[in-house]
Amino acid sequence: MAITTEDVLKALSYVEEPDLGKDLVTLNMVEDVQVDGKNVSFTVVLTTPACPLKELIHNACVRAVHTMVDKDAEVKINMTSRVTTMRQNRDILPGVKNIIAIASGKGGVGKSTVTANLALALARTGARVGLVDADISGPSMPLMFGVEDARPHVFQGPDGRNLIQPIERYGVKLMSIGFLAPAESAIVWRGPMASSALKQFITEVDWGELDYLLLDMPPGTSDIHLTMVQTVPVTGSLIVTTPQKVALADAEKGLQMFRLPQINVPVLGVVENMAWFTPAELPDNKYFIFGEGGGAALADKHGVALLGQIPLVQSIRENGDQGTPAILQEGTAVAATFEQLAEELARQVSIRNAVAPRTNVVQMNS
Ligand SMILES: Nc1ncnc2c1ncn2[C@@H]1O[C@H](COP(=O)(O)OP(=O)(O)OP(=O)(O)O)[C@@H](O)[C@H]1O
Repeated sequence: MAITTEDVLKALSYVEEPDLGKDLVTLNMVEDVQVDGKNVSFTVVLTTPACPLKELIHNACVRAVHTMVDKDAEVKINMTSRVTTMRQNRDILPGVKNIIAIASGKGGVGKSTVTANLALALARTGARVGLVDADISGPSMPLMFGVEDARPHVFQGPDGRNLIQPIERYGVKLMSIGFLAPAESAIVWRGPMASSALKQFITEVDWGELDYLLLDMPPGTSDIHLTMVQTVPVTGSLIVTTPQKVALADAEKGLQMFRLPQINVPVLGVVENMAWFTPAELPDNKYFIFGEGGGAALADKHGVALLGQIPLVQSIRENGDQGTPAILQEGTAVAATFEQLAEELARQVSIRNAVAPRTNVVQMNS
C-alpha cells in the first residue's frame, strides 16, 4: 500500500520529546512531510539549537516510521531548531521571545561573569541574544565586553519616539548604565532614578528580534528586582551562587523572592560558580576552597536543576578584566563548561515554555 503523509504523521505522534513529555506532532515539531514512493522526508524542529537529545529523537523517528508505516521506507530527516516562547501579549519588546533574569543573593559571586559568558555561549549556538546590565550601582558589562568607551546612538523610531541603539559586541546586543554615565557617577543612579533608567533600557532600546534577553540583576533583593518583573514578563530566573554557606543563604533568599506569590517567576535553575580550584600543574586535583556540594544542595532543596558548576580559574578573571570573556578561548575546558551551561539553560527554557503558564508582567496593587 502506498505511504501517505497521514501515515507518517500518525507514526510520529508516537515519538515523545523526553524533556517535554509530549509527542512531536502535538508539540508542532514536525514540518514539511513529503512522501515519494518509499522515500519519506520531514523536518523536526527542536526547541533549542544544541539539543542534547537530537540523535535520540532522530533515531526514534526513523524507528517509528519503519515499525508503523513501512520497514523498507527510506527516511530522511532534517533536524533544525527554533527557540520557543510562551509570550503572547507582545506590547512590550514585541520581538523578544524569552527574558531571563540572572540573580544572586550575595555580591561578588560571579553573577556578571557567568551572565557575560552565558550570553556569548547562547549566541554561539546561533541564538539571537541581548543583555541588559541591570546592576545599576556597579555596571560591569562595558568592561567585561571591552566596550567601556562605547556610547550608544539615539535615533528616531518609526513612531517618532527616540530609540537607543544597543552596542553590539561578539554577536550580543548590550545595554548598560555604564554607557550613559561614567563609572564614578554610577552611585547617583539609585532609587526611583535607577528604576526609571532601567525601564528605559527595556522599553526604549531597539532590541529587534531576540531569542533571549538576559538581565544581569543587582545582587540581593531590591526595588530593582521588583521594577524588572513589573516592567517585562520575565520567562524565568537563574540563581548564581558559590558553594560558601553565606552565599548560599543569600542565594536562597533570592530564589524565594522569585517564588513569592506576587512575583511568581519560575526559577530555571542554580549555577554554582567557583565550585572548586584546579591548579594548572595538578590538573587532576580539585580543591573545594568555598566548600563542596552547596549548589546541588540548594537546587535539590527547592526542586530545581543545578545547571552547571564553574570552577575557579585564573583565566576567567583575567579574560573578564581584559574584555574578552573566557568562552572566547575556543577548545578550552572553561569554554566547554560555559557551552554546556548554555545548553542546559536553553533546555530549561524550552521545558518551561512547554509546561508552565504564560508569563505576564507582575501587577502590584500598591
Ligand atoms: N569562576 C571564576 N574564576 C575566577 N574568577 C572569577 C570567576 N567568577 C568570577 N570571577 C571574578 O570574581 C570577581 C567578581 O565577579 P563578578 O563581577 O562577575 O561578580 P558579581 O556577582 O556580578 O559581582 P557584583 O555583586 O559586584 O555584581 C571578578 O573579578 C571576576 O573576574
